[in-house]
Amino acid sequence: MRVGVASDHRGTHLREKVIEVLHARGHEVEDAGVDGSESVDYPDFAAIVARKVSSGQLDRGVLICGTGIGMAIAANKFDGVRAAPCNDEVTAEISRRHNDLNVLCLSADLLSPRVVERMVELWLDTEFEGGRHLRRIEKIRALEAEERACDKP
Ligand SMILES: O=C(CO)[C@H](O)[C@H](O)[C@H](O)COP(=O)(O)O
Repeated sequence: MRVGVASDHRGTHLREKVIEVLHARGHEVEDAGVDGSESVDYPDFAAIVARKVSSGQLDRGVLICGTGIGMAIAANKFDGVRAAPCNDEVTAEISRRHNDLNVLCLSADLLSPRVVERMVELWLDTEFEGGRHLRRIEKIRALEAEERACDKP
């Protein structure tokens, strides 16, 4: 898969770990930064990855900030992006099975690299179950389309 990865200043170290895990599993990684520890604004980095997931240039994204929350809020502004902060192996797995999560958001402040490694592996390997969950995702897509239509003059 083509996976985009980005973080703010709080997530630089964990992003390196995530990239290592992705490479080890043979995925193509597009690293959108940020490098270093100078304070930056997470929406700028969420947008780089989420825009490409939305357009299909990337299959998935991983975004890292202090909590994962800000990255998820920003990424979900893009059509077709389903982003959420996951905090453990269970949420990482269910986010795939039930929500077809295409952008995994992680907390650099709260998660250890060891747990993140396992979470990323589960999130990569777990298939979407479809069925009733697909019906719900289609409703989310319909909401996006309705909102787009409302925006038009
Ligand atoms: O968006 C966040 C909170 O949901 C992230 O944790 C950010 O990384 C955090 O807000 C950045 O805060 P800082 O004090 O500017 O480092």
